[in-house]
Amino acid sequence: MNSKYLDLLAQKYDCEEKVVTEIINLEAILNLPKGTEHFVSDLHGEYQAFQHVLRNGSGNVKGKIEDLYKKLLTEKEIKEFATLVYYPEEKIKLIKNDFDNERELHQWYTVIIERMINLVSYASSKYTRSKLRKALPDQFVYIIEELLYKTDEFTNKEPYYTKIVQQIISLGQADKLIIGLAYTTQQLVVDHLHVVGDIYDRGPEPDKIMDTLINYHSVDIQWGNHDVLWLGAFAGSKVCLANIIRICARYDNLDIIEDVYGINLRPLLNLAEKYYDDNPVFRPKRHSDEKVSEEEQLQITKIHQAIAMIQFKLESPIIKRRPYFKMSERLLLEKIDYDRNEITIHGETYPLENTCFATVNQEQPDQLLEEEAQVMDKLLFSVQHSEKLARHMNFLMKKGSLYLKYNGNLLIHGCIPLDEEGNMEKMVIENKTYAGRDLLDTFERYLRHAFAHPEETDDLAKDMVWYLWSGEYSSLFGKREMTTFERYFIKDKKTHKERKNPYYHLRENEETCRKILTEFDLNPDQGHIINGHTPVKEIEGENPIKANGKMIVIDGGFSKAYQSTTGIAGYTLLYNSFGMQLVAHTHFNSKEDVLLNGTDVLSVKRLVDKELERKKVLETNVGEEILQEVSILNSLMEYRYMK
Ligand SMILES: O=P(O)(O)OC[C@H]1O[C@](O)(COP(=O)(O)O)[C@@H](O)[C@@H]1O
Ligand SMILES: [Mn+2]
Repeated sequence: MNSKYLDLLAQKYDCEEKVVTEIINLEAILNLPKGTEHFVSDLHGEYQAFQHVLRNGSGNVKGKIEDLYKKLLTEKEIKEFATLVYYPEEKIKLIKNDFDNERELHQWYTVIIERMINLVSYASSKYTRSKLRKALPDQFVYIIEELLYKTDEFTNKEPYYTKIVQQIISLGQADKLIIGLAYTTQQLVVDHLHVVGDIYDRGPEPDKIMDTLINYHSVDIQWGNHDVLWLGAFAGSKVCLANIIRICARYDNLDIIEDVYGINLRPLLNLAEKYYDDNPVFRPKRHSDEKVSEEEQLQITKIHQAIAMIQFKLESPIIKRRPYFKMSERLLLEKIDYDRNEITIHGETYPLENTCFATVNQEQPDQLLEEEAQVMDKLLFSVQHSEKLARHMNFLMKKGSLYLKYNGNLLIHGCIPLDEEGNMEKMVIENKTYAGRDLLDTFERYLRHAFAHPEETDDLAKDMVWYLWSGEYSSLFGKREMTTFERYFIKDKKTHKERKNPYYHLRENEETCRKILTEFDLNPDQGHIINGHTPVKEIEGENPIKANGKMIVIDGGFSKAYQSTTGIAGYTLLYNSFGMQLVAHTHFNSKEDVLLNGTDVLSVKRLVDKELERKKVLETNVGEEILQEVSILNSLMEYRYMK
């Protein structure tokens, strides 16, 4: 090991004892049980439902409460206690309303603080004290530690503990302590969170999800196609930008663009008012509980058309300048017979309906009007100068990747593009051929390049981000073509179908999954592929566990818009030292419902894999890092202290 590095390290470990302590500490951690990983995907802006899953740790919180109190408390009391841990602030308020006098309230505090302390103690039993300390509420660390480590509770210290609790209550600190302990519990039951893609689009509050993730103790993200669309927009791709605005208009979420991210939509609205009118297929999908005035709906309908037409125009030059994207079938504006109002796609002619081609020049259909070009320039400027969006996008880049190898598993949002025979599909980019892992690494390089160069709008990297959204061999899209145009303007549903990559039927097959794991240098006997992106249609009997347990599909089904097709809200996955558990969620009503009725959205757990022996940190990614650290510290011992 280079002596320069060791000299630097010696500044931190400036005496023998410090090195020894750290080595002992790290070696001890290696022998602790592996921390719990929590996998979620396809959050799609559904902040409330996501919050609930985070707060209950996909059932882990209740599981711990049941372990401790199943024999001592009624089912109703367990539910109440669990709700208190999920939503402490609100639940305390509700409970307080039930008490007639101070004495009753104090009694309740005493009981609950003890239960909370027990719960934290139990939930932290597989962690070091130092890790627990980091999870404790700052202002109560000392007090909680006193309560947690009461070693001789049956002898002379008992009055001391009772006194501490009574003092907390009489000094009016009980609420704060309970709230702090509740969040500590939430943090302890999940050691690390994986978000397997699609935070953005369709739902109303992706920004709040991002803020939650930014503040979360340990998280990684595998980008979804929708996330990449937002990254692309921020990085300077106008076609990605048109897409995110179109989707926001479609789902009546333009306030995300305008109010949350502070992007001025006025120029787009002016253009929309000038060229467009009402149009049934561009009416926004309404959130069931919200009232939108007729006037506002009409405005959104116009914006929706304006931005959709800009999007279609912007696609065309990219398709032309990148022949190896093989998307010429998507040059739809050129395939329209404007006089007959028909289009010919894949050799078949269809009538067009609900068209809105007022800005289309038939001679050069992909040409933006001067006004449209200006609107896009202004929008892009505004997007790239939104501080909040910058914060969110930077975080998405920092914590994100196209795929992740973690503890022997492969995490990926969409797919590994395959041909019908199950071979890695090849794609040629600038005369070089890529496939499998190499293709994904190449995609990721382009995306990172695109993000690093926000001043470029039309270079290959930027076009590649759009390809990731909608290209045939994109590992995020995984379908032959995106039929957005057809769904707006053609009635015949057969044109709406998006044919999936063979991956989606081949992934049922164990051999295919083993091959993919091997392609990524993972052990096919031990590893799993953890996949998001496609809702599991439980209604039609689809099983989320495929290929003899090698493939686990965990579309969280958070997106309300898709719940009727799945019959269930979706799945999340837990992987602790005992193995993997798939958790099925029924749909989430509201926080209020949980608070008042204790309704929890969880149901059956299916065992995916049961470890024969409890898995230790030593056998994990973190363990590998620790081993490396130990080896470096051993070198330091030898170099500095001759031991
Ligand atoms: O239901 P919508 O909003 O029209 O979106 C449909 C589009 O969304 C996609 O399914 C992509 O979104 P997902 O990643 O959530 O599947 C496209 O394939 C499809 O064209
Ligand atoms: Mn997706």
